[in-house]
Amino acid sequence: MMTEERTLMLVKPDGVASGHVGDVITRIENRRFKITAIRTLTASPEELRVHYQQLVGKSFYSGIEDFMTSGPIVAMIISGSDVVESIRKMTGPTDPAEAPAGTIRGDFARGWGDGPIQNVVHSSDSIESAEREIKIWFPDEK
Ligand SMILES: Nc1ncnc2c1ncn2[C@@H]1O[C@H](COP(=O)(O)OP(=O)(O)OP(=O)(O)O)[C@@H](O)[C@H]1O
Repeated sequence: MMTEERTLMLVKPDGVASGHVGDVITRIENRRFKITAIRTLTASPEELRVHYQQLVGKSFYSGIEDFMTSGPIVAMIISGSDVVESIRKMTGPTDPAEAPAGTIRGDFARGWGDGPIQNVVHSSDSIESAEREIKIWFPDEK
């Protein structure tokens, strides 16, 4: 049985700067998922270190930090049946050059190659990650 669950999506600075917030929201709503919270913010290095805790030690982490703090992002809580896996599929693979047409990254990412991967959105990879990440970006949510 499919259970109601929630996930976290971030429209990253490249997605906001290139004007794809509306496209991303439309895709979510077209799939009948509900956006139950949304906010625009500029991430702090401290918040990002918690969010990307598994990547903090990597050589490319400083590039991720510079990129993710370079401009506003839009954070959303999305609810629905099987939403974590569905939104991951809609997001597409990490590297936009490998992301198929029809995925958010495949359709909207502009830049890849050297430097941090600018791939338009983040989405939680499990129910546990989603609940952990929601606390970071929506500290007042239950
Ligand atoms: N080898 C790398 N070089 C540069 N940037 C990277 C690299 N690997 C990951 N990143 C950046 O860090 C982010 C998080 O990496 P992760 O492995 O969690 O991928 P993901 O789950 O597809 O992405 P996200 O967590 O943003 O949804 C990537 O989206 C990308 O922006």
